Amino acid sequence: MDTWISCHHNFVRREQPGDEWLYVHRKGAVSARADEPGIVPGSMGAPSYHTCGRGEARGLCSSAHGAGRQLSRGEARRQIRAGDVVAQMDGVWFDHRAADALRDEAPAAYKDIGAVMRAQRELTRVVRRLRPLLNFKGA
Ligand SMILES: Nc1nc2c(ncn2[C@@H]2O[C@H](COP(=O)(O)O)[C@@H](O)[C@H]2O)c(=O)[nH]1
Ligand SMILES: [Mn+2]
Repeated sequence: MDTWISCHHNFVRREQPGDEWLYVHRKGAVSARADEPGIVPGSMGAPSYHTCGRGEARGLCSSAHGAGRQLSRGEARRQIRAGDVVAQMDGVWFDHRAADALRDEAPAAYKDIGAVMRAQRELTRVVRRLRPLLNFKGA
C-alpha cells in the first residue's frame, strides 16, 4: 500500500524558506511547506489531525509535531492516578490493566490539542480530525 503521509519530526534538510538557504533542523517539529501533508497527534485519548502546510516562511515552513507535554513524566506520575487515566480515556478502548503504568501518558499529561491547532493556524491547515477509537502502548 502507498504511504499516505510520512511525517518525520527529527531531521535536518537544506531549505530556502525565504531569501536565504538554511540548514533547517526540526526536532519536535514537522515540515509544513505549502500544500505539504502532515500529522499532528493529540494524545492517547485526544484527537489527531491530518494537516496541510501553509508554507509560512516566518515559521520556517514548520509546525508543531503534536500537542506536546503539559506535565513532565515525573510530574504526571505524581499528579495522575490510575483511576484518572481510566476516566480520561472514556470512549477509547485500551487495556485497563495498564492504567497505572500509563499515568505519564495520560491525556491530561498533554496540552489541549484543539488549542495547539488554533495557535498554529497560520502555519498549517486542518484537513481531517480523527477521533481515537483504540489505543495500545507496549510496556
Ligand atoms: N495519537 C496519539 N498521539 C500521542 C500519543 N501519545 C502522545 N501523543 C502525541 O504525539 C506527540 C508526539 O509524540 P512523540 O512521542 O513522537 O514525541 C506528543 O506531543 C503528543 O501530543 C498516543 O498514544 N496517540
Ligand atoms: Mn517527539
